[in-house]
Amino acid sequence: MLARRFLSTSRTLFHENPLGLHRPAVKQPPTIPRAQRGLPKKMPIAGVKHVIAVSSGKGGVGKSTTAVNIALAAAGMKQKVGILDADIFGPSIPSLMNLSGEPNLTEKGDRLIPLQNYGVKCMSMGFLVDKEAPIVWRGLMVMKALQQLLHEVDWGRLDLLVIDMPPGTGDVQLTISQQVVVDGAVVISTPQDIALIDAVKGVNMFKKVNVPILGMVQNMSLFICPNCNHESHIFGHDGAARMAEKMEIPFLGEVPLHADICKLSDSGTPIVISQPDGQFAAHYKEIASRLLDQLSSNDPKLK
Ligand SMILES: Nc1ncnc2c1ncn2[C@@H]1O[C@H](COP(=O)(O)OP(=O)(O)OP(=O)(O)O)[C@@H](O)[C@H]1O
Repeated sequence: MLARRFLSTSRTLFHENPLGLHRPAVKQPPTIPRAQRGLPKKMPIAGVKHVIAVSSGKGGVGKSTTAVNIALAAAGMKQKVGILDADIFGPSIPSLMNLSGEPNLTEKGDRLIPLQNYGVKCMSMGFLVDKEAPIVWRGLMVMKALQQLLHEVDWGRLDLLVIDMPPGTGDVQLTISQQVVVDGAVVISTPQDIALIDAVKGVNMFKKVNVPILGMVQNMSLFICPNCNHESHIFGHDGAARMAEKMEIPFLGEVPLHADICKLSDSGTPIVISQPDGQFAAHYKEIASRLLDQLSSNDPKLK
């Protein structure tokens, strides 16, 4: 109850004070500091050491599944990890992390306390609205909700916050990239051309807003038949790896397409938790370890 009331109070506040978004756009040369160009200052997320944005150009390529399994793999490497579900309209984290219920507020009533499962703290719009109610909001409302998810959550101390971005290159992605100090973005793509075209747009968006690209992950790279273990490249071969090479960004690894990954993740027991020593968890662990290595080059604590 409390958290929902929190959200609706902020709705009222928001309409009275709409974040200065109506300032006239003044085109300035890029050398002028952000604040002087009328752009909001990039803010760190309180208590969080590293923030990565997991994104995809297209929906349905396995971004949330990958984000969750990477986060869980990193948590297994003694990192304090959180997941922020930034998909306001289609939050998947509650199901994937098998969490439900409404977050409590801090004693002062000014911050949401994340829910936790498998040792990972989670915050999602899905905790704040009824599961089956559609979110029918205009852009400004979405932006306010996003601000709250970004800056009004009490994460405690985290080594890593994984932001599960909505697909595409819209308002939410831009806002996060421009207003939050993000260490880097991970772009998930399947190998087929149609997904890669959009993945390239995603990479270019992050480059444009000066968010480093930590790398690309190729999901559903190889289909392994659950009955006979026959392997086939139904979505093409190595498309994302080749694209990463062409764009001169790191290739972080690949994850095969397998019914177990789908079934277990969708039922709230991601494969890194349900089959921690299996071949599929190994792929996610490898990707997480490459990411932590990249982040550690700037942070002695993670070494
Ligand atoms: N490697 C994989 N093997 C089998 N199934 C997978 C794999 N990765 C993801 N899936 C399944 O594909 C479906 C879509 O995955 P997911 O929800 O993670 O995609 P998404 O890119 O986050 O989608 P959206 O952006 O629309 O929220 C889910 O049912 C998920 O279990």
